[in-house]
Order: sequence, then structure tokens, then C-alpha cells
Amino acid sequence: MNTDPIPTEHRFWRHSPPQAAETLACGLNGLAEAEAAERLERYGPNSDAPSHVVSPLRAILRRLLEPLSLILLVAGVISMVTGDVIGGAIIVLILTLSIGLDTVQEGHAVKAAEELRRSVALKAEVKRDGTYREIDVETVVPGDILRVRAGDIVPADALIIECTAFTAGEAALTGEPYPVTKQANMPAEADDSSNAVFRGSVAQTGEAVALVVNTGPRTMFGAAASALTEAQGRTPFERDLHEFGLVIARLTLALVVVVLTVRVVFGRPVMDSLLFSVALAVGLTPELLPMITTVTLSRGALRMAKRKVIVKRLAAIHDLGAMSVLCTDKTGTLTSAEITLARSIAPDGNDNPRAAELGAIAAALGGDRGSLDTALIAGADHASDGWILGGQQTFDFSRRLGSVLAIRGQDQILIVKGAPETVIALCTRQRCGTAIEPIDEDGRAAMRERVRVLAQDGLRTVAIASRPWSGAPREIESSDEQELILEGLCAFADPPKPTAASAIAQLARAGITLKILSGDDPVVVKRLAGLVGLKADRVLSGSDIAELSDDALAVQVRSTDAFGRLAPDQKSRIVKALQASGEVVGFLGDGINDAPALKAADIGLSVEGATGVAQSAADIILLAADLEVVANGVEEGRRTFANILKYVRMGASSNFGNMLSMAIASMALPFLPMLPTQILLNNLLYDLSELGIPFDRVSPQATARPQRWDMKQLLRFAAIMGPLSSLFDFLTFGALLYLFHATPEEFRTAWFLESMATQILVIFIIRTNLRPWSNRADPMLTASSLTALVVAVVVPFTPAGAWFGFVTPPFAVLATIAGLVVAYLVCAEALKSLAVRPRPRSLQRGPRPHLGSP
Ligand SMILES: Nc1ncnc2c1ncn2[C@@H]1O[C@H](COP(=O)(O)OP(=O)(O)OP(=O)(O)O)[C@@H](O)[C@H]1O
Ligand SMILES: [Mg+2]
Repeated sequence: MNTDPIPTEHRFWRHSPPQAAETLACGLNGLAEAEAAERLERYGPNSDAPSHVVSPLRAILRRLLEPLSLILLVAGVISMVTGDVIGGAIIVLILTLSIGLDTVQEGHAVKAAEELRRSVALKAEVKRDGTYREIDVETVVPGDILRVRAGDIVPADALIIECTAFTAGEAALTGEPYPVTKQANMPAEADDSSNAVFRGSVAQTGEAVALVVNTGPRTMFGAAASALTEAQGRTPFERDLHEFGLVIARLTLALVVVVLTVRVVFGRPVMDSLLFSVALAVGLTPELLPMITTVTLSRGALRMAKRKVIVKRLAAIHDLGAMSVLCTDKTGTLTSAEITLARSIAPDGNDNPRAAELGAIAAALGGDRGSLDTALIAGADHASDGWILGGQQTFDFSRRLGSVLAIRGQDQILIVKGAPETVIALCTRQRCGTAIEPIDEDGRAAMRERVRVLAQDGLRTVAIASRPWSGAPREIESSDEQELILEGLCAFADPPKPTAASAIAQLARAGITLKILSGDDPVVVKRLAGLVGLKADRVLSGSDIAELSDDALAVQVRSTDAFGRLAPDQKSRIVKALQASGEVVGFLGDGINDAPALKAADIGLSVEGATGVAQSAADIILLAADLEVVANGVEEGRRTFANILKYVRMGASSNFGNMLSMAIASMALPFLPMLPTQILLNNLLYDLSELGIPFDRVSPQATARPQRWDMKQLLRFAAIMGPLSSLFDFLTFGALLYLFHATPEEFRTAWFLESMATQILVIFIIRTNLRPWSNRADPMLTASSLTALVVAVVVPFTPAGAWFGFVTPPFAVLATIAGLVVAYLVCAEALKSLAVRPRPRSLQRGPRPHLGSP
């Protein structure tokens, strides 16, 4: 079957759309849904990598093939064959139960989180069954008729059928830094692909309708189309967790090897010792860690979704909780996204519609979809009727300028629109009523002053200039944008959202500093900052920043909360400077100009409905463009992290302490301190007890400040709580051996009970830095813990206990154990504050709330 209708090496742009449609056996009117489904089957999904979904069977196999499981399985089977049927069966049963538990839990959570991620996956607009509809990018197929608009990421390689003012940024693909103007006719040059769009490029302006020719790996740039492939690199948090896992794994290995060697050297039975060592290793490995993290993060993602925060990358939840600075652009988050045209002002200062009309023509023909252009078009209805585009220089956020050549009948006029200071500097004349007069430096200064006064009143402006055009229409170059006639100013109202100030205060209380990174006029930014309660005696502008070295900038960014007139790369430079000074930086933005900063930030936040580039660069998508939503998300992020930390702390201290005592006892005692099956049961019940952790409550204190992984703090915790647990184990051993002269069976049973009770109950102490009774556990956690405990305590006294080698210890032994457990818990509670003592303030990275008004 032919799966590659137009091989890329054949330069698909040398085919006209009708030719290509013939090869692809489709028309130019779009596919029927049924046909598209059939094509999707045939060509495969429009993605670079095959999907990651793992079948349950695979997941089980993967776990079974891990070395420890494998050894256990083999050992279990050998035991069964060599006569110990019950012992062997128990090993196999417990192994099956743990793996089943793990797989089911993880499968559920991952699926739910994956569904959420898909709900905000990039969409493509294609014509199916005769109408345009939004579909998942992955389901675009060759033969689809595609529509792309400014800000979209082009989802597939396609031939342009028709387009207006369409330019595409191909920098990520070809390195070409400037947007390429596209058109529908086949160029004469074979290498010229201006009639084609490529997967992964970004539509900068305008709109195009195109025939999809190739998808997925068959596209020109394939996997290089990185904008569409989500970043899969490991985040610091994932690395830390992995590192923690490795530390434990190494310790485990060392311990097990020592135990095994010592026992064999002293002539203990080899098979017994091997099985014991393996069981010990199982007990030591935090095998639930990956599952607990995923489940906790996924549950966090689900809860965040209810609060309108969709997480695209699970680990971003932790990063959000760790965020100490949030940078945001202005429009759409601090102010409403719907800007309105307030005034149209002639150079003489009087209101006059001409500037707004020309602005509306330029906006309509220029094909930008930004909020200013939208406001211009809405502000001067029908102004653009009859005008067509003769050529253009697309708006560029670095130049803050764009031009269109507008043509209507005999009239030809170049309209230049952009930031006032840029446009005014290019003007040598100005319109005064019907006359055109020269403008000198004083006149220009007067205009700039007018802009400043408007800005102080909260109005942002763009300036409009023009030049009569004679000669044939063509693309506009910078050299055309000179000797212009100033036509006037368009002023826009962009008031702060009513909720902005309270949301910023909420963030400040949570230890997060907000900084405004705007491309807008510093005066406008300063006024807004004041209105929403930010300290903004000083606003740094793009030109100020350009003069600073990276080191100087890193100092400045700490004390400055508002920035104006930033070019897109300056936004990302500030983000990096903040990171260099030790902050965990979030960036919230929605425009093409925000994409570089979104990528640079530790956590990229964007908004549903933002431009495709911004959405694809973000880790988190907000369903409502509101800072309040971010603040709620942060709280959830910290809760989630706090719960993961509980499990890690448990593993690093109580569990580890117990297994350590076990290893030591096994070398010192003439008999096994616990049978392998008992250790496995112990481990299974312990795992069960922790199943409630992802659901647990978190005290407000634990979410009050940015939370980040702190290996030192964790080691400190382990170094205090681990030995404490071992100490009580040794007290138990002492009592059993010297006080009660216990038989090996009694010893094992009693110690099984002690170790289970201490290990399980200590969660109620470790889970909070407060007193256990002032911060109660969630019923789910209480239930999982107590159930596990009850099972552990009851099993030795049932007939099943005998299969595991348990006996019923005398009452005095039980009472002593109960006493030791209580004493252990009291000591753990007393030592806890030492173990979790916060770092000295000077070492903490600086969340410094900057609130101008209370
Ligand atoms: N479509 C446009 N036409 C003319 N000028 C524009 C246009 N878009 C932006 N500008 C100019 O460029 C400046 C920077 O753009 P803009 O304010 O949108 O940047 P931003 O960083 O996204 O700001 P914000 O924080 O408001 O979102 C504007 O203040 C305006 O002067
Ligand atoms: Mg913006």
C-alpha cells in the first residue's frame, strides 16, 4: 500500500493543490469524517513519537521482571517444588498482590490525568463533512483542508490554497529569523516553498487555508518540529526523586550483600539466607514511591482541574508549589482581555476619527489577532470596507511597528502603526485638519508628552502614520517606513480586573512575588502596578535592561516589580536573571511574544484560548485568565507535594529503621529474626497502610510558603527518626531475649507485631509538623492505616498465622510490646520538631512579599 503519497524529497510544494489532491485521492473541499478515520488508520497519527499508553499486561510484566520480583518469584516456585508449598505460595501470592495493587492504582490515576492533558491538547481547525471544526492535532490526516490563523502552530505540511496577509515563522525549523510571507501560487524557483506551510512553524499573521499533504514523521522537519512535541525532559523534582530512589537502592544493595555474606560465612543455610536477604531488600526498597508519586500527582491534577487549572506535565505541580516569583504579562491577566478603543486623537490634540479609521484598515488587512487590533477593528466599524492589501511588513514585537499598503481603487496608502515613540520618531510631517504641516523635534516632544498624559490616565496608545504610495504594490521594507505623516493616536482603555489586587495579595501571603513583564509603555505599567497594589516606584524599561550585564540585571530584577517596553527575548532574559538569583520562576502569558519566556520559566502558565505557541510552550493551562486561579493552583500544588513528602519521610525513617534493625539482628542472632514470608507480609501491610496518603489533608502551615525538595532536610529527618526506630527495635529484642527468653517463633511474632505497630502508627506523627491532634488525618488515611494495623495484629492469632510461622506470644510479652510502641510514639513526637526544624532564615530563598497597600 502506498503510505507516502508525496515523498518529502519530491518537494511537495512543486505540486499545485489540485494535482496533490488527485494524488491523495481527495477533493479540495475537505474529507468526510468516515474517510478521515480510515486515513488515520492508514497513515497513523500526526505525531512524532508513538503514544505512551502502556497496556495493563505490559505494566504488570514490567514490574514482574524487576530483579527483586524475579528473584522472589523464582524462590517461591523453588520452595513450592521442594516441598514448602505453603511458604512458596505465600511468597507468590504476596508478590501478586503488591504488583496488582501498584498496577491498578497507577493505571487509574495516570489515565485520568492523561485525559485532562488531552483536554487542553492543541487543536487544529480542519474541514470535515463540509464545515470547519476543531480536532486534536494528532488526528489530522493527509487530504484534510486546514485553516491556520495568526498564533497557531501549523500542525502538518500543507499546500496553501488561499491566504490573506499570511506570514509564518520558521525559525525553529530553518533558522530563518524573520517571518516568511506565504502565498498561494507556485513560485518559479524550485527551492522556493512560499506556497507551502510546514509542521511546527508558527503562523505569525493572517490566515491561510491549505491542503494537508504529509503528517507526523513524514513531514519535512519531522521531530525537529519541536513546538509540537511536548518537552519530555526531566524536571528538577523528578531528578531529585530519582536520586533519592538511587540512594536507597545503593544502601539496600550494600546491606543485603553484607547480611548475605556474613550469614553464609557463619555457616547458616544458604537458601534461607538468600531468601531472607531478598525479602529484606523488598522491605527496604520504596517500591511504592513511583506509584505514590504518580497517584498523588494525578489526584492533585484532578483536584486542580476542578479549580480550573489543567496540568500538562504532572511534575509541574510540584514546581508550581515551589514557585517563588510569578512573572506575568499585563493584558488578559491583570487587565481584562477585551480592550476597547477610547479615543482617536489628531496631532493637534482634538478628537478626530481619522487615526482610528486608518488603524482599523491596517488592523483588518494586517491579519494580526492581538487584542489591540481587535479593538481597532471593533472601534471603527466598516472602515476597512473596500480596501485590499497591496503589501505589508508584519508587526514585530521587537520593532513594535508594522505597516500595510492599503489599496482602494486609485487610492494607495501606506499605513504604519505601532508604539507611539517608535512611530513618532519616523514622522517628518503631521496632519492638521486638511493640511499637512512639517513636524520638528519640539512637535514630536509635544506628541510624546500627550502620550504620557494619556498613559497616566490609564490609556494605552498606538500611533498611526501614513505615506501616500505611488508605483506598483509590493512587499514593504523598513526603508519605506520613513518621512511619514503623523495621523494621530488611538487610545485604549485597559482597566485592571476587579479581582487582580486581591489575587496579588493572596499570592503575596503565599510567599509569591508578582512581577509585571509587559511590552507596554512603562507609564501605563506603573499606573497599573499601583492600582493592583504592587510596589512600583520604579519601572525598568527594555532599553534600561539592554544596558545591564547579566550580573547587574540579576541584582536589579530582585528589587524591581514592574517592567515595560520589553521585547520578547528580554522577557525571557528577566526570567533567567531571576532564576540565576535563586528563584523558582513562573511565567504567565498568552501571546506570541510570551513564548520565549514561557519556555525559559520553571513553570510556564498559559490560558485556554491563548495563541497556540503560548499554549504549547506552557506546562499548565488555566481555564480562566485570572490570577486567583493561579493562587488556588499553587495551594493544590503545595498540598500535593506535602503528601508526597510524607511518604518519602516514612520510607526514609520508620521503614528504613526497621529494616536496618532486621539486618543487624540477622547477623547477631543465631536464628532468623523474621522469616522471609513474614517480612513480605510486613511489607505488604505497610504498603497497604500508606494507600491513604494521597488523599490526606495538609495543614495550612505546610502550604503557606513555597515548598521545594530539600535533600539535606530529608537526610536530617532520616538521621534522627531512623535510629530512634532502631533503638526501640533493640529494646524489643533485649526484652524478648533476656527478659522473656522467647523462642525463635515467639521472638518473630512479637517483633512482627512491634514493627508493624510502630511503622504504621508513626504516620500520624510524621504526617504533620504540628501536634497530631491539632491536625487530624483524612478518614481515608486513618482507614487504610488502621485496617492494615488490625490485619497485622489479628493474623498471628488466626489459623492463617500458622502458615506464616506465627505463634501466640504470652500476655506479658504482648503488654510489654504495647508499652514499647507507646513509648516509641511519644519519643518520635518529641523528637519530631528537631527533625523538621526549618532551615535558618538566611538560607531560605527569598519570598519577600512586596505589598504597597495592605
Ligand atoms: N497590533 C499592534 N499594532 C500596533 N502596535 C502594537 C500592536 N500590538 C502591540 N503594539 C505595540 O507594541 C507594544 C507591546 O505590545 P503589547 O503591549 O501587546 O505587549 P505585551 O508584552 O503583550 O503587553 P501586555 O503586558 O499588555 O500583554 C504595545 O504597547 C503597542 O505599543
Ligand atoms: Mg500580551
